[in-house]
Amino acid sequence: MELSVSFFAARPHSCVLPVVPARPDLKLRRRPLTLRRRSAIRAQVSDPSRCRETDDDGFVLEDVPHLTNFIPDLPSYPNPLHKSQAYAIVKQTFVSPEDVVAEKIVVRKDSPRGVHFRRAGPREKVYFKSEEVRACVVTCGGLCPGINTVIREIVCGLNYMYGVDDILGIEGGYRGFYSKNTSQLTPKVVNDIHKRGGTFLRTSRGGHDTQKIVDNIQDRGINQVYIIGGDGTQKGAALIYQEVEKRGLQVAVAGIPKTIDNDIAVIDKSFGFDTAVEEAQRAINAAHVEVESVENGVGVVKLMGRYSGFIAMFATLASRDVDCCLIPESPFYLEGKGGLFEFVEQRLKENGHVVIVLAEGAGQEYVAQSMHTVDGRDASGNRLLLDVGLWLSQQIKVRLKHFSPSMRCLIINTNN
Ligand SMILES: Nc1ncnc2c1ncn2[C@@H]1O[C@H](COP(=O)(O)OP(=O)(O)O)[C@@H](O)[C@H]1O
Ligand SMILES: O=P(O)(O)OC[C@H]1O[C@](O)(COP(=O)(O)O)[C@@H](O)[C@@H]1O
Repeated sequence: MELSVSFFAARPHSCVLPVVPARPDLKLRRRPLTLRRRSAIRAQVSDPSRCRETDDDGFVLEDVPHLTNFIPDLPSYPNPLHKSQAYAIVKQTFVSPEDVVAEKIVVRKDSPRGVHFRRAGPREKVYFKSEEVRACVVTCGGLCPGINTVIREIVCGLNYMYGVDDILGIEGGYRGFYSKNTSQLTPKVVNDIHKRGGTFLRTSRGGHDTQKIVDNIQDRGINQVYIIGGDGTQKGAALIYQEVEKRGLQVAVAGIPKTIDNDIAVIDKSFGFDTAVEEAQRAINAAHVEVESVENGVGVVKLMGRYSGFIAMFATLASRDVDCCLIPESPFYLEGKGGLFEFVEQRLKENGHVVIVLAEGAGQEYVAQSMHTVDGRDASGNRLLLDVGLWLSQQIKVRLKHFSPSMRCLIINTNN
């Protein structure tokens, strides 16, 4: 997915905020936390109205909007989890609305308290009566392992834990709101979907038309919208929420962040990342087996990661068979002392084979220079990347021909 500044784990103050949280009970308070005067310390958020802070200790709350922001007298109800046998006996089932999570865990004694985010989890009060909920689920953008599990959990959680019976599946991404029929989702319908790959609801790029989508939400009487997708999807979700607010509709919009890359700062781990790392290791293993079996074998394994190298890095660390890992965050060069060619030659001399892992977005500037290609985009406007794996293996073959004419260079592309 294309990453905006506010998404990047590597950048300060980065985060992905659900437009409203992804659970029906997870609502934001109308009253802010301890809200005092603004100070010079400011969180870099795309929407400054979400950012609140104190002047004395630099506490910043980067908040998410709530229905009560624009429907002030919205009644609330006890959370149905109160009645659940499984939950009622558990102490601290509910998350206090005062709870926040600090963006940074490493701080200094005298540093400002810094940016905080609202803690997710069930609240004691909810703002919908279960029997009045008509929820919908949509998946947009790129795929990621685990999407079906998330769909299943939304449906089963809403039904079993919150007593919601009316849940619609929107098919084929955002455009499905206005161009496709919906299907009814029940625990029975989604029972086995977590065993399949892809998305049970299908997905698409492009096709985000805010007016048409919100018209449709209104026409169908939907009042909870669960949107699973990457940064593009979440930008679309934010627009939907803004339109809902403009129209004064009692519709909760929950963005559920999906990224295979695990490049979101404020969550422990994005779903699908572990599977991607595991699969990546299989590819690395295959490359290692191949290059070990020939004379001067060079394996180039291209993994996912347009702008972040977490998959490549974690798979490299786990595999122990990788000699070099190239990621977009860390520039590299080919020629001269400390360059990649020197390293490859050295490893071939020492070990007789080399395995290089490449994140898809690494070295794009070199490939662009040598290929003179036009800037391609997908239907959502994301830049199409050039094939760095193919390019690098060609470069190595040409440049190291003198070293070993019998050198074999193998490319494994895992992302297409
Ligand atoms: N800036 C944006 N505003 C509104 N909708 C967007 C925006 N960017 C992307 N979208 C929509 O979000 C959906 C998914 O976006 P895409 O970039 O393809 O995938 P991802 O969500 O995985 O990043 C598409 O339907 C696209 O039209
Ligand atoms: O070929 P596609 O479908 O554009 O996807 C490839 C790219 O999508 C990503 O996996 C990011 O997608 P998500 O973060 O939305 O999962 C990149 O790292 C990867 O290189």
